[in-house]
Amino acid sequence: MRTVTVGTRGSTLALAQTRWVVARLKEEWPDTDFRIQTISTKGDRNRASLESMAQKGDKGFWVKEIEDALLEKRIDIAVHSLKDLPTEQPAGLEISSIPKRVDARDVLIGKEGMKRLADLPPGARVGTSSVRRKAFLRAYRPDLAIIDLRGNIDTRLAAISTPDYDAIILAAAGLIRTEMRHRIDEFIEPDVLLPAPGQGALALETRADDDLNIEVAYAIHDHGTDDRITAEREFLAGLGAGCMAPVGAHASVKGGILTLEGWVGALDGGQVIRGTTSGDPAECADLGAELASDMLGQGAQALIEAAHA
Ligand SMILES: NCc1[nH]cc(CCC(=O)O)c1CC(=O)O
Repeated sequence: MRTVTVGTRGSTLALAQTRWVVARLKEEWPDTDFRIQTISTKGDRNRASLESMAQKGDKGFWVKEIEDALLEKRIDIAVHSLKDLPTEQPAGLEISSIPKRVDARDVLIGKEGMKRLADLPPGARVGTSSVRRKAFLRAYRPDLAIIDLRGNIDTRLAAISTPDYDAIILAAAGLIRTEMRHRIDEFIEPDVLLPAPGQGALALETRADDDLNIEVAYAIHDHGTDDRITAEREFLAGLGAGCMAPVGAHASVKGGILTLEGWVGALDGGQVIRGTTSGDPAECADLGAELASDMLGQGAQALIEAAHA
């Protein structure tokens, strides 16, 4: 039997989503043996420096060691959360498959009486470390206290049981994939808070010349998801921004028309720029690039640069 080695970070979420991918791949390739190999990244080893890495523009925080393992043929397919993946892959690697997205939305989890964003009392302490969520919260509810909250999903959920936090905001997808959907109190709709580009989607990365494993991975590719996240990621790339920028994007398809919404905010909440465009899903990349240049024309770059300063 042929063996394909699938590489991933070792966090609960990374392992859960990789096991899901492997189960899907096994359905398509029952005669292939899939082996999961965990790899520790700079992001896992050095959470404290996350912020300074973002400032230096280090976009490969969660993926560098995994990409090295691909290039050195220690693994054949890497599974990533798409939103953590830089908009460009290193020479020799490519994204060869994007499985069907789960839920793209952010969610709120709160203490008793703190279970809806709009109903949080003034001064409520909301935990998040994402610059996008911080920028949004400061603009939407300047009266809230935003408190840094890092760590994996378990650590963040535990924060709700301490006096330091009243509510936290997380990606729905992470909770759904780790079977903690029941902990979600409120799904925050994209018209309130735009998710991170690619949120809720996975990417399977392979060597660009490895036809065999490209074919293996591509068996679980989802074209509809690909159109949507291509629009979102081209928007992000067009802004010259990465996964640690105060940028939100969400694409949806209705009646054969793709609508892309974009958002850029000042980290202090003082300014937000929002835009939207729609067109043929086949033009998804152009739609993303157009919206980016439109919003650059409205001053988006200054907001992105200020957040990294
Ligand atoms: N940056 C961490 C990260 N990367 C992917 C997810 C969630 C799952 C996803 O969006 O696919 C999370 C946690 C979070 O933002 O709450």
